[in-house]
Amino acid sequence: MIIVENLRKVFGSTEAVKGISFRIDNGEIYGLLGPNGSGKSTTMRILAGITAPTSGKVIVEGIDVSKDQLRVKEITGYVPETPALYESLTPSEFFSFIGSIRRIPQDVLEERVDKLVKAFGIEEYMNHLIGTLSFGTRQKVSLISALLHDPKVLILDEAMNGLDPKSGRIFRELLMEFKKEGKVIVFSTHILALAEIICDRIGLLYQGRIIAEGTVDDLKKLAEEESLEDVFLKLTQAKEEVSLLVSALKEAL
Ligand SMILES: Nc1ncnc2c1ncn2[C@@H]1O[C@H](COP(=O)(O)OP(=O)(O)OP(=O)(O)O)[C@@H](O)[C@H]1O
Repeated sequence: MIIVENLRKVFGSTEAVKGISFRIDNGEIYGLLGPNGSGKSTTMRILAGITAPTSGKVIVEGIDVSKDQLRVKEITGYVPETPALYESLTPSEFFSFIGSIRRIPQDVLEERVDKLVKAFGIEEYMNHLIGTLSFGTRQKVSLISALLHDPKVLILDEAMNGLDPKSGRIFRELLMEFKKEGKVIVFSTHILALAEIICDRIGLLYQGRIIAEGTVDDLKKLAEEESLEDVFLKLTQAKEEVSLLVSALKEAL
């Protein structure tokens, strides 16, 4: 379970997260949605034990992130928006490296690497330098590396970016398995159709605050809109702006 209470994060003069609260149960996929700069990645980095909160309480599977970031990192698989991979290693070397720092027994590591590499179809790239791989293949390497220690918590920041339809489907099926196992999953995306299919509940962030929370149906009722895209645009006050901008564009073209 993840418990977030009154979380704030300040960077210099920027208040990126302005006192947000939410809870995520085991076996639940919670979508963090919001416009660019609304605080999704900052929140996710705090949940993953990477960035310290300025104030507020964040408890991840009973661990207070302000007291034990290391333990949070141990039980969490984090896929950052921009993967930080070692360009001069091959995926094979990178996975061995992850296995050693995560202290995963060799036989367990080999079995997991084998299954995940086959599932995402990157066998042929295992001995190529990561720096030479395509965007989507690098994303698959990042995803696999986050799953190798069988984490209880998954923090997935736009993790499906660049995945082709087959890998996207495989990843979605994997997420459903993880749900059954009772993992806690936090998922951000700008692809609202994907959020609609995957997320059990959604927290809509706008300018560092959660302005709406609930199932997709709850949000549609709340905003009196038919699609999640219209809900998003209405609640983030972008709907009228979009029509004005589109009219201006049409006139200009
Ligand atoms: N390390 C940092 N130093 C200073 N400001 C930061 C830092 N990280 C984030 N910010 C600021 O915090 C705000 C929220 O950024 P964040 O990356 O969390 O947004 P986001 O919702 O993930 O955006 P996007 O959809 O574009 O990925 C932005 O104003 C951003 O410039």
